[in-house]
Amino acid sequence: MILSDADILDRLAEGDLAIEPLDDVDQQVQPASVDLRLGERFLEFQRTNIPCIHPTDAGEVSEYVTETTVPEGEEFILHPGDFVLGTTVERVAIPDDLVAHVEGRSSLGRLAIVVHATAGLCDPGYEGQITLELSNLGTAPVALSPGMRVSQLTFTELKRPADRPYGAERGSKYQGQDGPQASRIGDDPEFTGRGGDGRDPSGGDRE
Ligand SMILES: Nc1ccn([C@H]2C[C@H](O)[C@@H](COP(=O)(O)OP(=O)(O)OP(=O)(O)O)O2)c(=O)n1
Repeated sequence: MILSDADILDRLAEGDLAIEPLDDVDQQVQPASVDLRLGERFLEFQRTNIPCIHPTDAGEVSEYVTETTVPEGEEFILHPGDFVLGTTVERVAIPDDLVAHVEGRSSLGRLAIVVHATAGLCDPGYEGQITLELSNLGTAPVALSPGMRVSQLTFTELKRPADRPYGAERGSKYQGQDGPQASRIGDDPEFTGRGGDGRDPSGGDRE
Protein backbone atom coordinates (compact mmCIF):
# COMPACT_ATOMS: atom_id res chain seq x y z
CA MET A 1 0.00 0.00 0.00
CA ILE A 2 1.31 3.43 -0.95
CA LEU A 3 0.89 6.09 1.73
CA SER A 4 -1.42 9.02 1.06
CA ASP A 5 -0.79 12.54 2.32
CA ALA A 6 -2.83 11.80 5.47
CA ASP A 7 -0.88 8.57 6.10
CA ILE A 8 2.44 10.37 5.56
CA LEU A 9 1.49 13.15 8.00
CA ASP A 10 0.39 10.55 10.55
CA ARG A 11 3.70 8.70 10.28
CA LEU A 12 5.65 11.97 10.53
CA ALA A 13 3.67 12.89 13.65
CA GLU A 14 4.33 9.46 15.16
CA GLY A 15 8.02 10.23 14.65
CA ASP A 16 9.31 6.98 13.18
CA LEU A 17 9.26 8.43 9.65
CA ALA A 18 11.35 11.60 9.51
CA ILE A 19 11.94 14.15 6.74
CA GLU A 20 13.92 17.12 7.99
CA PRO A 21 13.77 20.01 7.51
CA LEU A 22 10.25 19.93 6.12
CA ASP A 23 9.94 23.70 5.89
CA ASP A 24 6.76 24.01 3.87
CA VAL A 25 4.38 21.15 4.62
CA ASP A 26 1.59 22.54 2.44
CA GLN A 27 3.85 22.79 -0.58
CA GLN A 28 6.02 19.73 -0.04
CA VAL A 29 3.46 17.15 1.05
CA GLN A 30 1.71 16.07 -2.15
CA PRO A 31 -1.34 13.74 -2.41
CA ALA A 32 0.81 10.60 -2.19
CA SER A 33 4.42 11.81 -1.99
CA VAL A 34 6.71 14.42 -0.46
CA ASP A 35 8.67 16.84 -2.63
CA LEU A 36 12.36 17.14 -1.74
CA ARG A 37 14.61 20.08 -2.52
CA LEU A 38 17.94 20.26 -4.30
CA GLY A 39 20.93 20.83 -2.01
CA GLU A 40 23.94 23.05 -2.65
CA ARG A 41 26.58 20.36 -3.11
CA PHE A 42 27.36 18.56 -6.38
CA LEU A 43 29.90 15.95 -7.40
CA GLU A 44 31.08 16.38 -10.97
CA PHE A 45 32.89 13.69 -12.90
CA GLN A 46 36.31 14.46 -14.35
CA ARG A 47 36.64 14.08 -18.08
CA THR A 48 40.36 14.57 -18.45
CA ASN A 49 43.24 12.31 -17.45
CA ILE A 50 40.83 9.52 -16.50
CA PRO A 51 41.47 6.55 -18.73
CA CYS A 52 38.81 4.51 -16.97
CA ILE A 53 36.89 4.42 -13.70
CA HIS A 54 37.59 1.24 -11.79
CA PRO A 55 34.43 1.08 -9.67
CA THR A 56 35.93 -1.46 -7.32
CA ASP A 57 38.95 0.67 -6.42
CA ALA A 58 37.52 2.86 -3.64
CA GLY A 59 40.79 4.76 -3.40
CA GLU A 60 40.24 6.38 -6.78
CA VAL A 61 37.04 8.26 -6.00
CA SER A 62 38.71 11.60 -5.32
CA GLU A 63 40.56 11.25 -8.64
CA TYR A 64 37.43 11.12 -10.75
CA VAL A 65 34.97 13.42 -8.96
CA THR A 66 35.26 16.97 -7.71
CA GLU A 67 32.85 18.69 -5.36
CA THR A 68 31.25 22.02 -6.23
CA THR A 69 29.08 24.10 -3.92
CA VAL A 70 26.45 26.35 -5.45
CA PRO A 71 24.82 28.57 -2.82
CA GLU A 72 21.07 29.20 -2.88
CA GLY A 73 20.37 32.11 -5.21
CA GLU A 74 22.93 30.83 -7.73
CA GLU A 75 22.49 28.26 -10.47
CA PHE A 76 24.05 24.99 -11.53
CA ILE A 77 23.81 24.61 -15.29
CA LEU A 78 23.26 21.00 -16.31
CA HIS A 79 24.30 20.54 -19.91
CA PRO A 80 22.81 17.98 -22.31
CA GLY A 81 24.26 14.55 -21.62
CA ASP A 82 25.85 15.61 -18.33
CA PHE A 83 25.70 13.36 -15.31
CA VAL A 84 26.37 14.78 -11.82
CA LEU A 85 25.58 13.67 -8.31
CA GLY A 86 23.48 16.05 -6.24
CA THR A 87 21.79 15.75 -2.89
CA THR A 88 18.50 16.49 -1.27
CA VAL A 89 18.37 19.24 1.35
CA GLU A 90 16.27 16.96 3.52
CA ARG A 91 17.52 14.07 5.60
CA VAL A 92 15.12 11.17 5.76
CA ALA A 93 14.73 8.31 8.21
CA ILE A 94 12.75 5.38 6.87
CA PRO A 95 11.16 3.06 9.45
CA ASP A 96 11.56 -0.71 9.20
CA ASP A 97 8.08 -1.25 7.77
CA LEU A 98 8.31 1.24 4.88
CA VAL A 99 10.28 1.49 1.66
CA ALA A 100 10.65 4.85 -0.10
CA HIS A 101 11.00 5.42 -3.83
CA VAL A 102 12.91 8.38 -5.25
CA GLU A 103 11.01 9.82 -8.19
CA GLY A 104 11.35 12.81 -10.46
CA ARG A 105 8.89 15.65 -10.70
CA SER A 106 6.85 15.90 -13.87
CA SER A 107 7.68 19.58 -14.29
CA LEU A 108 11.40 18.76 -14.45
CA GLY A 109 10.83 15.61 -16.49
CA ARG A 110 9.23 17.82 -19.10
CA LEU A 111 12.55 19.67 -19.25
CA ALA A 112 14.37 16.31 -19.67
CA ILE A 113 15.90 16.38 -16.18
CA VAL A 114 15.98 13.04 -14.40
CA VAL A 115 16.98 12.56 -10.76
CA HIS A 116 18.12 8.99 -10.80
CA ALA A 117 19.77 6.84 -13.39
CA THR A 118 18.86 3.51 -11.87
CA ALA A 119 18.84 3.64 -8.06
CA GLY A 120 15.41 4.70 -6.89
CA LEU A 121 14.98 2.86 -3.64
CA CYS A 122 15.51 3.97 -0.04
CA ASP A 123 15.61 0.89 2.14
CA PRO A 124 13.73 0.30 5.37
CA GLY A 125 16.06 1.59 8.09
CA TYR A 126 17.88 4.07 5.83
CA GLU A 127 18.80 7.41 7.41
CA GLY A 128 20.51 10.32 5.70
CA GLN A 129 20.33 12.70 2.77
CA ILE A 130 19.55 11.18 -0.62
CA THR A 131 22.14 11.27 -3.39
CA LEU A 132 20.52 12.29 -6.67
CA GLU A 133 21.86 11.01 -10.00
CA LEU A 134 21.10 14.09 -12.08
CA SER A 135 21.10 13.97 -15.85
CA ASN A 136 19.93 16.17 -18.65
CA LEU A 137 18.46 13.95 -21.36
CA GLY A 138 17.44 16.90 -23.52
CA THR A 139 19.16 19.12 -26.04
CA ALA A 140 19.24 22.43 -24.15
CA PRO A 141 21.16 23.31 -20.98
CA VAL A 142 18.90 23.63 -17.93
CA ALA A 143 19.58 25.85 -14.90
CA LEU A 144 19.02 24.09 -11.58
CA SER A 145 18.65 26.20 -8.44
CA PRO A 146 19.57 24.83 -5.04
CA GLY A 147 16.47 25.01 -2.85
CA MET A 148 14.11 24.16 -5.72
CA ARG A 149 11.84 21.12 -5.34
CA VAL A 150 13.56 18.63 -7.58
CA SER A 151 12.42 15.16 -6.55
CA GLN A 152 9.59 13.39 -4.76
CA LEU A 153 9.54 10.43 -2.41
CA THR A 154 6.74 7.91 -2.22
CA PHE A 155 6.33 5.46 0.65
CA THR A 156 5.12 1.90 0.43
CA GLU A 157 4.17 -0.14 3.47
CA LEU A 158 5.79 -3.55 3.71
CA LYS A 159 3.70 -6.60 4.48
CA ARG A 160 6.01 -7.21 7.44
CA PRO A 161 8.83 -4.98 8.81
CA ALA A 162 12.29 -5.84 7.49
CA ASP A 163 14.11 -8.37 9.68
CA ARG A 164 17.49 -6.83 8.84
CA PRO A 165 16.91 -3.17 8.02
CA TYR A 166 19.51 -0.97 6.33
CA GLY A 167 22.07 0.24 8.86
CA ALA A 168 25.31 -0.32 10.68
CA GLU A 169 24.36 -3.79 11.82
CA ARG A 170 24.47 -5.06 8.25
CA GLY A 171 27.41 -2.86 7.26
CA SER A 172 25.31 -0.62 5.01
CA LYS A 173 27.74 1.74 3.35
CA TYR A 174 25.54 4.76 2.70
CA GLN A 175 23.87 4.88 6.12
CA GLY A 176 23.97 8.40 7.58
CA GLN A 177 25.29 9.97 4.37
CA ASP A 178 25.66 13.71 4.29
CA GLY A 179 25.70 15.42 0.90
CA PRO A 180 26.30 13.68 -2.44
CA GLN A 181 28.34 10.52 -2.02
CA ALA A 182 30.22 8.78 -4.81
CA SER A 183 29.93 5.04 -5.31
CA ARG A 184 31.47 2.88 -2.60
CA ILE A 185 31.09 -0.30 -4.56
CA GLY A 186 34.70 -1.13 -3.73
CA ASP A 187 33.52 -1.70 -0.13
CA ASP A 188 31.25 -4.54 -1.24
CA PRO A 189 32.14 -7.83 0.46
CA GLU A 190 32.76 -9.46 -2.93
CA PHE A 191 35.70 -7.10 -3.38
CA THR A 192 36.96 -6.77 0.19
CA GLY A 193 36.61 -10.44 1.11
CA ARG A 194 34.63 -9.42 4.19
CA GLY A 195 31.14 -10.69 5.08
CA GLY A 196 27.92 -8.75 4.46
CA ASP A 197 28.05 -7.53 8.06
CA GLY A 198 31.48 -5.99 7.39
CA ARG A 199 33.32 -8.66 9.42
CA ASP A 200 36.31 -10.62 8.29
CA PRO A 201 34.99 -14.17 7.72
CA SER A 202 38.26 -15.56 9.07
CA GLY A 203 37.37 -13.99 12.42
CA GLY A 204 40.53 -11.88 12.30
CA ASP A 205 38.76 -8.72 13.39
CA ARG A 206 37.06 -10.21 16.44
CA GLU A 207 38.29 -9.25 19.88
N1 LIG B 1 19.07 7.66 -5.49
C1 LIG B 1 19.37 7.13 -4.29
C2 LIG B 1 18.98 5.82 -3.97
C3 LIG B 1 19.32 5.31 -2.73
N2 LIG B 1 20.03 6.07 -1.85
C4 LIG B 1 20.39 5.55 -0.52
C5 LIG B 1 19.19 4.95 0.20
C6 LIG B 1 19.38 3.48 0.07
O1 LIG B 1 18.80 2.79 1.16
C7 LIG B 1 20.90 3.37 0.03
C8 LIG B 1 21.41 2.12 -0.63
O2 LIG B 1 20.83 1.98 -1.89
P1 LIG B 1 20.97 0.62 -2.69
O3 LIG B 1 20.62 -0.52 -1.80
O4 LIG B 1 20.26 0.78 -3.98
O5 LIG B 1 22.55 0.65 -2.98
P2 LIG B 1 23.65 -0.45 -2.84
O6 LIG B 1 23.05 -1.82 -2.97
O7 LIG B 1 24.74 -0.10 -3.76
O8 LIG B 1 24.13 -0.19 -1.35
P3 LIG B 1 24.24 -1.22 -0.13
O9 LIG B 1 25.23 -2.25 -0.58
O10 LIG B 1 24.69 -0.39 1.03
O11 LIG B 1 22.84 -1.79 0.04
O12 LIG B 1 21.33 4.52 -0.70
C9 LIG B 1 20.42 7.35 -2.19
O13 LIG B 1 21.05 8.05 -1.41
N3 LIG B 1 20.09 7.85 -3.41
